[in-house]
Amino acid sequence: MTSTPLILASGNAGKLREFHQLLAPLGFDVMPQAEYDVPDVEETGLTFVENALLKAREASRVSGLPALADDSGLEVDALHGAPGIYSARFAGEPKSDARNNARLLEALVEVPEGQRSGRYWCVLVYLRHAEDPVPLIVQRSWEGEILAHPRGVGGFGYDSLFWLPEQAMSVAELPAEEKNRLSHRGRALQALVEALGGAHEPR
Ligand SMILES: O=P(O)(O)OP(=O)(O)OP(=O)(O)OC[C@H]1O[C@@H](n2cnc3c(O)ncnc32)[C@H](O)[C@@H]1O
Ligand SMILES: [Mg+2]
Repeated sequence: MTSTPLILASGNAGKLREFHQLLAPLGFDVMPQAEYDVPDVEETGLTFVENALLKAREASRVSGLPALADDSGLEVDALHGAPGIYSARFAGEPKSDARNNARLLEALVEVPEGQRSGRYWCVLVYLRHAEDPVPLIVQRSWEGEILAHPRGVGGFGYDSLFWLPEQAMSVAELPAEEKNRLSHRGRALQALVEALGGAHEPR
C-alpha cells in the first residue's frame, strides 16, 4: 500500500473524520489542509467538479503534496436541485449546519411525504501535483428522502434530515461504519482508491 503523504483539501470536520476512518486502514498517510495553513478557497465553480478542482489545486500548490478534495451537497427534487453546490452556505455565511437544516425544513414545509426525494452527491478530485493535467475524478450519489423532523445525532450536515427508506433510519441514526460503507463519499472513495491502484504514481 502507498505511504505517499496525501493532503485532504477540506476544512469540514465531519468530512475529515470520515476520510480518516476510510483511508487510515488502507495505509494512506493523510493530513488535513489546516496542517499546511492552506486557506479556504472561494468556491466559485458552477459544478461540484469545478469546486473540487479549485480546492485540490490550492491545497496541492501550498503543500507541495498530492491532494484529495471533496465537493459535495444535497439535491432536493421538490426544490429543483437546491441547495446543490450551495449546500454548505444554504442559510448564508457563516456556515452553520443548524441554520442550513432549519432553512431546508422551512423550504419543504408544504411538501408532503412521498414528494420529498433527494440525494447526496460527492465528487472527489485527486491531483498528483498542482499542475496535474489529468485529475482523477469520481462521483457518486446516495438516494433518500427529506424528513419533516430531525432524527439522530450522528454524522454532520443534513444527516439528521436524510431518511434512508431501505434502512428505515436517518443517516444520523446509522452507525459510522455503515454510513462509510453506503454513503456517496464512502463509495466514491472506494472507487477512487481502486482507480489509484498504483497506476497513478506521483511524478
Ligand atoms: O469545502 P470543504 O472545506 O470541504 O467543506 P464544506 O463544508 O464547505 O464542504 P462543501 O463545500 O463540499 O459543501 C458540502 C455541504 O454539503 C453537505 N454534505 C455533504 N456531504 C454530507 C454528508 O455526508 N452528510 C451531511 N451533509 C453533507 C454539508 O452541509 C456540507 O457542508
Ligand atoms: Mg466548501
